Amino acid sequence: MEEKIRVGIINYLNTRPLLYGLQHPPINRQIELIEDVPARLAEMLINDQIDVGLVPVAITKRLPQYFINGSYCIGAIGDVASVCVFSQVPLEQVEKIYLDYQSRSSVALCKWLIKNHWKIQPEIIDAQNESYLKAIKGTTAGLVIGDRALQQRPKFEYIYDLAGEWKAATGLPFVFAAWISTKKLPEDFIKEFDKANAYGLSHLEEVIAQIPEGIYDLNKYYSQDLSYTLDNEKRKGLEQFLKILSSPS
Ligand SMILES: C=C(O[C@@H]1C=C(C(=O)O)C=C[C@H]1O)C(=O)O
Repeated sequence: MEEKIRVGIINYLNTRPLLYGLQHPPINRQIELIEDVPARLAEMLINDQIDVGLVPVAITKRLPQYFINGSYCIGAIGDVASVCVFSQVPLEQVEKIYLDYQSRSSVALCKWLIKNHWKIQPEIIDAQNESYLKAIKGTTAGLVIGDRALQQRPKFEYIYDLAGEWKAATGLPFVFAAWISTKKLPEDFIKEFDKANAYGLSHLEEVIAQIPEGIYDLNKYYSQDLSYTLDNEKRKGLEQFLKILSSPS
C-alpha cells in the first residue's frame, strides 16, 4: 500500500468545515490526519513530522523553502471574531499584554499593530500555558485565539479584533494559516485535496449539526467571519504581512 500523506490540521472549530471534507472519500484514504494547536503544527512541519499542514503563515520565515498548496486558507476579510485582544480597559490604558502561546501569526500581527497601528507601549509577555487567561484583568490585556477567544467574548468590555485592525491599517484581508508544505506535493493529490476542502465548505449545515451548540453562532462564524478562499486579495494581504515580518523592525 502507498504511504499516507501526513496532514496537520488545527484542532479548533475554525477548521471543522475543512476537516469534514478531508474525512470523506476519496481523500480520507490517502491521508493521515494529525490535529493540534497552530504553534505545535508549525513545529511539526519544521521537524518533518507532517508533510503538509494548515500552519501559521508567520513560520514560513523559518523554512528554507515552502509551498502554499491549494486555494483555501484560514483568513478573514474584516473582523474574524476568534483572534482578539481582550481587555477591561481601553487600549490606551493597557499596561501589559499577554500573547497566546498557541499562536504564531496573530502574535506577530499583534506586535506589529502595537507598534505601528495602535502606537502604544505596553509590556509584552509571552504566555506559557492556559493560566494566562485568568491574568487578563485590570490594565492587563491578552491576545487569545481560537475557540477560547469565542468563549472570552461575553466576558470583556473591550475587544480588539486583529483581522479587523489589520484591515483598517492596510485595507487588505488577513491570512492566518495556509496549507503549507516544505516539499512539492504531487499535482493530482493537491487537486483532490482542494476538492475535499470545497466539499466541506459546501456542507456547512452538516458540519454545524455535528457540533454541540455553544456560545457563538457558527453559521455566522463559518460564512461571515472566516473567509476560506485564498483569492488574489488574500494573497496580497499575505504578501504584505510576510514582507513586514522579513523587514527589520
Ligand atoms: C482565525 C484563527 O486563526 C488562527 C490563528 C493562527 C495563529 O495566530 O498563528 C493560526 C491558525 C488559525 O487557527 C483562529 O485561531 O481563530
